[in-house]
Amino acid sequence: MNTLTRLEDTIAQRLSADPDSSYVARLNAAGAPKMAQKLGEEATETVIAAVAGSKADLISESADLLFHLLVLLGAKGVALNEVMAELDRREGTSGLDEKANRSAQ
Ligand SMILES: N=c1c2ncn([C@@H]3O[C@H](COP(=O)(O)OP(=O)(O)OP(=O)(O)O)[C@@H](O)[C@H]3O)c2ncn1[C@@H]1O[C@H](COP(=O)(O)O)[C@@H](O)[C@H]1O
Repeated sequence: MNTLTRLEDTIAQRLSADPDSSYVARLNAAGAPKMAQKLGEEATETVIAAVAGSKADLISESADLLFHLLVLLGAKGVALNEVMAELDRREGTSGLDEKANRSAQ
């Protein structure tokens, strides 16, 4: 089991925990809009770290970003496997080719 899969399992267990003892449960109690807001904040902090921060900053903010994405996916009932399957489906198709086909339709 890799790190993201283990974290996904932990988040699934913590979603229904006591919000006084679990950050994941607290986010779940606040609802999907709050989770989405946190994800947006972490994305912005990742961007800032990439442009103006150190490598350590970028790693730390990227971890926050992935964690908050997994929390939102878990709360919305989307399994990490489903996202991986979408990436697998795209494997081998150049982003440039996909974009060109899209605008031709
Ligand atoms: N990986 C993480 C993780 N990464 C970041 N965070 C928390 O995410 C929060 C948000 O970070 P911010 O920088 O925005 O902090 P903040 O300003 O205090 O946030 P807000 O007050 O705005 O919510 C912080 O409290 C971090 O501790 C995490 N909290 C939990 N996990 C994992 O989730 C598991 C379950 O956690 P609990 O649900 O708390 O038991 C843990 O064992 C970890 O494996």
